[in-house]
Amino acid sequence: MILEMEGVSRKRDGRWVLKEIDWRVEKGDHWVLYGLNGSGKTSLLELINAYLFPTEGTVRVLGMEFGKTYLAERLRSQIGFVSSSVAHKLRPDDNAYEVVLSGAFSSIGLYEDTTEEIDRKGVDILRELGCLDYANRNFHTLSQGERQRVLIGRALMADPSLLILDEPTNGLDFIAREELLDSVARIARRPDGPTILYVTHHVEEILPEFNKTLLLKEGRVFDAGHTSDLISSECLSGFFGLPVAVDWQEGRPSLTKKQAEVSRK
Ligand SMILES: Nc1ncnc2c1ncn2[C@@H]1O[C@H](COP(=O)(O)OP(=O)(O)OP(=O)(O)O)[C@@H](O)[C@H]1O
Repeated sequence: MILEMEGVSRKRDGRWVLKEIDWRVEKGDHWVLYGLNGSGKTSLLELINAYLFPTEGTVRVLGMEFGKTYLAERLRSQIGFVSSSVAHKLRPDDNAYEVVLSGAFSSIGLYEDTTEEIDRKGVDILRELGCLDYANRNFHTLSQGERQRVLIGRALMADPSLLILDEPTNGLDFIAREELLDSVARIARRPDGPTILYVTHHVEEILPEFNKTLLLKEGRVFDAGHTSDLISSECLSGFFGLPVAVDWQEGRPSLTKKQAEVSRK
């Protein structure tokens, strides 16, 4: 079991931002977390990373139950987390290789001596993600697409059991987005790889490897289950409260708003 939430609700500033969440993530599945702005996705991720605690209900992540003992540091070392907030915290002078290596210690910046094994692993990861060409460049001089790959590399250094990718294609053009998604698909197909939780606003980013989806609406689970069942015209029309059409091509969905039908009596 990777993750289990039972009856989880969370209040912020006196308002419920998550309500009665039941969710189980098993090893072997890869999940999409899909929701509109303000639906509670970030709050849900903060619960998983133990930056936030439930007001009600129980959260178990990687076998650790929150609230029993303070396990946040140990837990976070087993979760690879890629988000814009991580990128903002990085030290300005570190090069791409150093950023990746720092993932071995779950640290921002490289303060500890690395071993030959860690160095080699860092190079292997840079190669796997196609980052070797810019390994020596300062992280902050890299393009958005290059940075995202480096951050994924950093997250992989600690061999996480769970890899959370929070809107990783933000700011990427079509080619950079597809290249990044190819890398994510390769990670998802690794037999010994991490369970992926991919957070997005865009159904177009849902890869065939993401077999499960959670639709989050106004802090509640609208539906959760097989991606092919949920990412359908019928289900998403209900989710948005307006008629939409989902079209699948090459195992990838796209979404269009349907025009209102006009007819004469
Ligand atoms: N620190 C906070 N204090 C109070 N309310 C908050 C806080 N952070 C988020 N919220 C509220 O919680 C609700 C859910 O926000 P959250 O950021 O979790 O949604 P989201 O799905 O990640 O949105 P987006 O896609 O826009 O990033 C929103 O109504 C938001 O205003």
